[in-house]
Amino acid sequence: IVGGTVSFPGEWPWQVSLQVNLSTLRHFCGGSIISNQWILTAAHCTDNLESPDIWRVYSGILKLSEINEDTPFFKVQKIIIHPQYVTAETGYDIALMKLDKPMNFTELQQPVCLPSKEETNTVYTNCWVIGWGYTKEQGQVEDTLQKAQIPLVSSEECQMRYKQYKIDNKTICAGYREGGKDACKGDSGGPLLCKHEEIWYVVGITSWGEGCGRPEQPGVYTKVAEYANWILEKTT
Ligand SMILES: COC(=O)Nc1ccc2c(c1)CCCCCCC[C@H](NC(=O)/C=C/c1cc(Cl)ccc1-n1cnnn1)c1nc-2c(Cl)[nH]1
Repeated sequence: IVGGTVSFPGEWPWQVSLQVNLSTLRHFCGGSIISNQWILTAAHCTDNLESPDIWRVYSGILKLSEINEDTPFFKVQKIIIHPQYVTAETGYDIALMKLDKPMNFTELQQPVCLPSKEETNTVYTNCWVIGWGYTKEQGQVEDTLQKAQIPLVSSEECQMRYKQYKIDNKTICAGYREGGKDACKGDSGGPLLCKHEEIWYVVGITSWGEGCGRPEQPGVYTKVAEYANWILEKTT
């Protein structure tokens, strides 16, 4: 996260670190707990890593340094990638990971609400992006989970900023015209959260952008409300 601040314990209890255990164990992507057995993330996170066996889901974590070989994690039983996904920039950047066993909810690990399809016309005015990603384009992952409040940007403005891409109604953009606050490398798969009538919703999934926090280059997120039916179909 560029231009963010540290989060405190229990502030974002649905945020997970998705780690890959190949030769080393490392943070790969963010993800959101949406039920006791399902994690919502970005499809691009599993590019060339579609085997569930290499993934580890760390929940209830604030600092990545809390994670070591003795830290408990959930194994992944199944990965469901949207059938129309090809690349982040062409959309459908959404995936589900089924945990090998249901998790118990606690103060530090519990689900975030999904927006409903009807909510695609809700005006969100209190939105935050969170993650352990870089704080600048040439950076490194942050130890403590970061947060930044970022305003949503209209599709029309977003399309204007990304002339060489198709920004459709299944994506949502967020950023300041002057830049300065944004997601960055290592944040993808995590949530863009909006608080509406005292309830937090995962309105977006961190997907892509041109650089991090650059002026007039907002972040592009998968619009979760547009996939409400798909998510329910796959998880119930
Ligand atoms: C110590 O462990 C680590 O350093 N881990 C570790 C650390 C970092 C990474 C990995 C591992 C690789 C994940 C591969 C799959 C994921 C590949 C793409 C992914 N993108 C993003 O997270 C965000 C993009 C992004 C999103 C928005 Cl909304 C706006 C601007 C964005 N950016 C534009 N330019 N940079 N960001 C990424 N993630 C990383 C990189 Cl490197 N790129």
